Amino acid sequence: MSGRERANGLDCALRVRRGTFVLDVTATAAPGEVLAVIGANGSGKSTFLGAIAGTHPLERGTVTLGARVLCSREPNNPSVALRRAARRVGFLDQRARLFPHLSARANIAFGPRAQGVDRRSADAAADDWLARVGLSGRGDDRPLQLSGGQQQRIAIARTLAAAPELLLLDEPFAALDVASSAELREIIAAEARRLGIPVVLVSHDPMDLVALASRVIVLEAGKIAQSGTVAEVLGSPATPFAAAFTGRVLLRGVSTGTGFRVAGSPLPVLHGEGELPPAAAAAIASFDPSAVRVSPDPALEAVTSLAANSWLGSIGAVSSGVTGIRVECAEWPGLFAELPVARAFEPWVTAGAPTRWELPAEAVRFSKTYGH
Ligand SMILES: Nc1ncnc2c1ncn2[C@@H]1O[C@H](COP(=O)(O)OP(=O)(O)OP(=O)(O)O)[C@@H](O)[C@H]1O
Repeated sequence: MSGRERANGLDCALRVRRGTFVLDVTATAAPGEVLAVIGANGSGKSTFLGAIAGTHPLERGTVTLGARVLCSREPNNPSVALRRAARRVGFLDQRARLFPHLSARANIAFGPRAQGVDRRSADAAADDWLARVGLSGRGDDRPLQLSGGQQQRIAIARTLAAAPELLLLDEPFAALDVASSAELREIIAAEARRLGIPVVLVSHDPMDLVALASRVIVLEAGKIAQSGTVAEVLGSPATPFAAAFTGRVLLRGVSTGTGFRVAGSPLPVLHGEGELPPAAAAAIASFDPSAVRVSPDPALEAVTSLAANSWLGSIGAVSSGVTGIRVECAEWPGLFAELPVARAFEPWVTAGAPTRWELPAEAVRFSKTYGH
């Protein structure tokens, strides 16, 4: 990395108009911080990224990166709109968009070469990037010889090799399987920290927020409907979208090496799939509450764990959920199931009822915590 000062935060207060749609957003992202942006389809997430990147002109407002003004349109002041290349903003969405006729190495070296770096240095730096994204030795491969996840790693390397001062990510993991998304999350978290650049991440996956981001803004019809730390927004969603978005159960606990444990829960170990850190490190488990099977168990005498991922407990509270009836487990705070609405009328679905809980391991996803 150059010795250039990188401690530059993003600061924007902007208004963008697209037809009758108006985006009105004020947001900041500190150096090394991942700011997540969530919202329903059409709420303005891509427009927000486009305004920062320079594809959508401002109607009003200013976007700065450290001391640099990327664009500004304020009354009584001269307007500024840096060319996209001059903004030094990296952008990545779910398609890798690699040059198909160039090798992986040449794809990564493309930005530095365009910035005037000589071929040998650019290729050497590209080989370093290949190592960083876990693809050492694949530099001569063409994109079509690589899997989707590998292509996306090359795309990350290519974006970061151009030394951006801000990284914009528009659902970069959406087209990838669980394992590849977890690997890419880890690469992005590590690089954002190492480079100390702000990152703005648009995502539809709560796991991205919990694993990567420290703060989140929720957009609704072009306006910020809620903002706060990830814990605040996921813990107390303020809009129907945020509630639906957080419809998955998210548990914070520790890895046991082969499973996951939450202090005070009836299960010594929860089994699942995904990326677990080494034993004793902080981890997250998430699952769809409708995957939890709850059934009446009149034999309940004490809270005991049964077979793997199965325990006896009692119903803590019953309320309306996102997709059905939400049933909380009294012995495991934060854990709830959602039953189909039709089951709400079964007599045992009531607070205090003795029940058997089963959570299929294939429904449980593990992740490390990265940024915080
Ligand atoms: N080409 C266009 N011309 C006019 N209006 C547009 C155009 N593209 C988008 N819009 C408007 O801008 C709004 C915001 O679109 P945007 O793509 O930013 O939303 P989004 O939150 O990124 O949605 P998605 O999750 O579907 O990608 C849309 O609701 C639409 O009304």
